[in-house]
Amino acid sequence: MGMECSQNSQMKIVKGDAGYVLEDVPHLTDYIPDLPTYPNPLRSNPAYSVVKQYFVNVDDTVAQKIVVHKNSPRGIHFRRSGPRQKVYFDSAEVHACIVTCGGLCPGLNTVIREIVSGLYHMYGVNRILGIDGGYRGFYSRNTIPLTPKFVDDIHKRGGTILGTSRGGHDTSKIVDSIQDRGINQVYILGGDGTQKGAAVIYEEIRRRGLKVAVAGIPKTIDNDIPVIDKSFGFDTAVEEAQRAINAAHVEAESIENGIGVVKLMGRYSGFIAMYATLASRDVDCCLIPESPFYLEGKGGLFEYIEKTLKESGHMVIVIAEGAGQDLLSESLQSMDLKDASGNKQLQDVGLWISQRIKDHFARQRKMSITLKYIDPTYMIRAIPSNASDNVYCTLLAHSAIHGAMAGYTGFTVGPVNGRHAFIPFNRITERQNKVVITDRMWARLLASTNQPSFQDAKDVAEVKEEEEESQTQLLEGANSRDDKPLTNSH
Ligand SMILES: Nc1ncnc2c1ncn2[C@@H]1O[C@H](COP(=O)(O)OP(=O)(O)OP(=O)(O)O)[C@@H](O)[C@H]1O
Ligand SMILES: O=P(O)(O)OC[C@H]1O[C@](O)(CO)[C@@H](O)[C@@H]1O
Ligand SMILES: [Mg+2]
Repeated sequence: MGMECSQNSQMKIVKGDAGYVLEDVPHLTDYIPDLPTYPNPLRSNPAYSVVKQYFVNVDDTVAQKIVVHKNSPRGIHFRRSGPRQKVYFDSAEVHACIVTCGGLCPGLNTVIREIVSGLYHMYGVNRILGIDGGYRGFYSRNTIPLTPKFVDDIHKRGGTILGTSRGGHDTSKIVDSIQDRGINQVYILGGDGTQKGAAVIYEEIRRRGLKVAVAGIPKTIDNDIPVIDKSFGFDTAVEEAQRAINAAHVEAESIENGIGVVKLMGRYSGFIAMYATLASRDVDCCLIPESPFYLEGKGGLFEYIEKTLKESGHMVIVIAEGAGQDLLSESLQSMDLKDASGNKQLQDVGLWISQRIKDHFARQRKMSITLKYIDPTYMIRAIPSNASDNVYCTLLAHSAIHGAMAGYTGFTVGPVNGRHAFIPFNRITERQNKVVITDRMWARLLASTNQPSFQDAKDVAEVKEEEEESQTQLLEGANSRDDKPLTNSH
């Protein structure tokens, strides 16, 4: 069977034998023909030139699904990232910029540092601008010249040295600014909203026919970006959450019927809460947005708390910020507030649940409890990245640089089954990555805490049915449910 290709501005689909599909990212030559190429300067770099097969074969791709059966189709692939023999920018011609948008996340400064030093040391690029304060900084603020010296120790600091913001995305003004400043490589760090913004910036650049490469680096402490194995900063967040869980455990354990409640981040995805719980082993109950729960009656949270206190005299509850929002809006006046980017502002579920637990035991009068509520969310978000995230951030930055230098554009970077790849924007913005509560990982959590599933058998059967249906579609090659090492059953 020959190769079959189809293409839109966001993604090129190439089909090969045995159900092989490559979801390829755009390239500058898709809309600017006859661009000159240059030998990759890494060929003469003393550190890299000794590495055998340092350059990635142009045909290398990374499989999205690695658990396969004898007759399964080969499935979806992404282009492998890494340095190419030929580049589409002369080093002296490159004028790069970096912008960070959305909420903070450990590792932002490391990615900035590694883009600057990678461009400088690997490709001899020395014109790099930092955009001040997120997307709106493109047209309303000064820029920050970035050099390896300037960024040398920023990875030891939390936050982003460039500043960030929500809202204020104006595509044509941003592209005007890119054009006016003569910028030809744009590195955009941010979450789902930011990557949607990056996709429309790329579209407008393409419409204007500019030789400007747009590379996205996905940032989300919640780990809610699909396709990639996990997001940078997530490991750091899980590790830092242990300190809060330990404190809650110490407090709870030292008093009769002590309860420690810890709120962790996770607007729509409970990964931080789930992994922090699994890592700690001191947690008796983990509540996440994907798994609805209820308070009163048989199988409810109050019954479980009473049982746990009777058995062990203390208890630790971890709750993700997006859990139980339906219950909150039933009992509190829902104001439906939105932030500047249009994200729903959540009510404080930690405070609410703590109060409900206290009220329950005050009313019930059988047991007197002492509850301590810890909200470490912003303390976790503001720390520098840990060692493993630092290495990960370096690889992400290098992937983005190699891709832009090689002329790819309209792409985001990230590991897929451990191999770094270039991924089309629409694949990572079309849906959110969530904890699958019918997967073995959530079962492991339930088994480790012994908490109720808060679901009756009928609910579980329904979810399972939906899951099975999507699995069948996957085997038929029609679905895109990920085969992700972090989130799926092993
Ligand atoms: N659909 C969209 N099109 C264009 N720009 C967008 C879109 N959604 C969000 N943006 C812009 O992207 C920036 C960041 O968005 P947002 O505040 O939602 O954070 P995020 O990138 O999703 O990160 P996080 O949710 O992890 O904090 C904002 O400046 C916002 O205006
Ligand atoms: O207070 P902010 O900046 O709106 O950010 C809070 C949100 O950002 C996130 O950390 C995602 O980046 C969410 O977990 C959280 O709800
Ligand atoms: Mg977002």
